[in-house]
Parts: sequence; structure tokens; C-alpha cells
Amino acid sequence: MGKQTLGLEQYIYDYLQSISLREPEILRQLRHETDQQPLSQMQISPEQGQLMALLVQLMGAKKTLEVGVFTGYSSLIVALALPPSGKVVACDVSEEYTAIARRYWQQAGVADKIDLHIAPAMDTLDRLLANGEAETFDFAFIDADKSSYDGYYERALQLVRPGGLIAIDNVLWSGRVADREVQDNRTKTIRAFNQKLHQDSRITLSLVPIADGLTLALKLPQPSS
Ligand SMILES: C[S@@+](CC[C@H](N)C(=O)[O-])C[C@H]1O[C@@H](n2cnc3c(N)ncnc32)[C@H](O)[C@@H]1O
Repeated sequence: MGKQTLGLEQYIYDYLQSISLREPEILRQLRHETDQQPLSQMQISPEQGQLMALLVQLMGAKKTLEVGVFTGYSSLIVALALPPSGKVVACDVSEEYTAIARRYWQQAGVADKIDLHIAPAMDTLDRLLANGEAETFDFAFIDADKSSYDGYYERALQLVRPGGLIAIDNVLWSGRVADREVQDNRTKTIRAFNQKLHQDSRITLSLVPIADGLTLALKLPQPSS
């Protein structure tokens, strides 16, 4: 897993950033502070964040879900793209990482838009479903433990409305999914997950080769039974 878009030569990547990135100063500061963390490569790339913000704006999203907050880059960029009444329901297990996120949300003036749930995300998603929040979300971003991707996806698919979008991170897994020699469990899990989505008639999809690979899955209206 790396932060910058896979497979692009450095000079092209630098050009892409110099000619298209409009990263607000607060996000640039967060990126630099996160660089001091041992697991800083978990953070999404800024060009991926900008794409997600554009999608959220394009959809006129008001209510979004995030699975995997870390130091808060993706939740902050999405919250900034939402209207004042917008909400991000954010899930993580780490008080330590999300303390950094909370500080930046405050500084950016979007803390009121973000409901952070510190608990295993599967429990939080099940609770949202039990609370009658199915089909109330416009957008969901999945970026946490890979072994649970399928469970997060199935729940997100119930939580987003028809026409809602689910974005799933790291689906190219540094290219390991495409290398048949690589047979570790996490790679096999992501490979099987990608295969499942390719055949899933409940969505239309695009695997966008940005950063570490971002699948966009648009929920289709379900045929009435
Ligand atoms: C790749 S990072 C998320 C990066 C983040 N989206 C960003 O923009 O910087 C993954 C996060 O998932 C969290 N996580 C891992 N297992 C989890 C679980 N079972 N439930 C909720 N969060 C989990 C980790 O604590 C970590 O902060």
C-alpha cells in the first residue's frame, strides 16, 4: 500500500499534482503531520481525496459513511465537500489515530458534521441498519481491515440509497492482486472481493486506477419482488 498513484512515473505524478491538485492548507498540514506516523502510508493520496470530494459534490450528497478514519484525511475532505447540513458517519477502532482527526475537524470547522463511532465497524454498521438507516446514505467509503471488506460492502450496499455510491480503497493492493505468484491471505481476499464485484448485478462499477486502486460501485434500483 502506498500513498501515490500506482505505476505512474514520478515526473508524470509530479505533473499531475502540480497541474490539478487544489489541496486546502488544512489538508496539506494534516498530510504532513501524518507523514510522521509509522503507518503514514495508510492515508489516502491527495488526488484520490480530490476525486472523492468531486464525486460527493456531483451527487449532491448529504449523508455519507466512512469505514476507516485513521488521522482523518478522507473524512475531512468529504466533510468539506458536503453542504452545511451534511453528515459523515465515521467508523474506526483507534482513539489514538482519531484524536488527530478530531483536532483537524475542529480546526477546519467541520467537527459538527462528523459523527465518529469508536467500535468495530461491523458492529456500527449493524447498529445503523437496526436503527432503520437502510437506504439513507448517499455515499460510502470503505478503507479499513481488508479481511472484512465483503462484510462492509454488503452492509454499505444496504445503507446507501439506490443511485448511491460505494467507493472501496486499495483494490489493486500495490499490484499484488494481479500477480499470480502472490498467494497470501490478504491478497487472496481482495482478489476474491474484486471478482465478486465484477459479477455483482446489484451495482454498476468502475475500478479506477488512482492511488492504490479505487472501485466505484453505484447501487442500482432493486427489482421489486
Ligand atoms: C487505511 S486506514 C484509513 C485511512 C483513512 N481513510 C485516511 O483517509 O487517512 C484504516 C483504518 O481502519 C481502522 N480499522 C481497522 N480495523 C477496523 C475495524 N475492525 N473497525 C473499524 N476501523 C478499523 C484502523 O484503525 C485505521 O485507522
